[in-house]
Amino acid sequence: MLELREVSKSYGGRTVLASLSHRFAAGEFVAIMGESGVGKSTLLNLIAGLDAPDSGDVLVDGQPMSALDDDAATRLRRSRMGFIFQAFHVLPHLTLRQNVALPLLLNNASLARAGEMLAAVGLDGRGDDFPRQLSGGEMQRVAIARALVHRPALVLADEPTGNLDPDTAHSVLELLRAEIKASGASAIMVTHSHAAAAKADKILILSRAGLILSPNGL
Ligand SMILES: Nc1ncnc2c1ncn2[C@@H]1O[C@H](COP(=O)(O)OP(=O)(O)OP(=O)(O)O)[C@@H](O)[C@H]1O
Repeated sequence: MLELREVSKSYGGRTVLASLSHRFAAGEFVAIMGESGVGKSTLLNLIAGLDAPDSGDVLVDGQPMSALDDDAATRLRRSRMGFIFQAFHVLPHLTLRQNVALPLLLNNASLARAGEMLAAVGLDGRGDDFPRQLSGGEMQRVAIARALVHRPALVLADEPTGNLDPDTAHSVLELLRAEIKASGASAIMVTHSHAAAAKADKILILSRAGLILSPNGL
């Protein structure tokens, strides 16, 4: 469902990703780990279509992203992807229900599922609350509900439990995994946390050599 084909990306003459190829299987939850600065977030941004490779291509369902104009890329992102990124954090001036409903609104879909998703992440009855009334773990659960509400085929998460205590991180990741598996979505999670990565089906290490399956699971 997702393929990287000889993807390269440089910043100011410094090569971050060099001819990276990888095929992600449908329905798989993959963690990507690797040293700081190796290009994990860069890769996630390229997959999200938030940035473009210098050469090579990202293919979604066999469709090269480079063949899409901005509008088509935006539509693809909105309908087929869900994001748990710091940059797309829960919006403070919207209620929890409005936050979760946002992807539905952008896809002209019925908003009814927003309440269902809030209930699914354990926030039933909190729909009229505002983000400032939430704990960090509750906020991440809202982000998960929003990322999954429109049944995306691909969920992208960048350090989804970075600022949470270990117990809360554990329950947030259990929830993320359960929701991904229930919906049959594929997911790619960038993380430095071995505990978080252990929740995935497989762990890939990004290095100068490319994306390589972690031999011993961690
Ligand atoms: N917009 C940009 N402009 C210039 N350089 C950038 C840009 N984005 C990333 N870089 C550089 O590309 C390299 C890879 O950054 P990236 O954030 O992808 O790494 P990472 O593996 O996610 O690191 P970390 O684990 O520390 O978050 C870094 O050297 C970074 O400084």
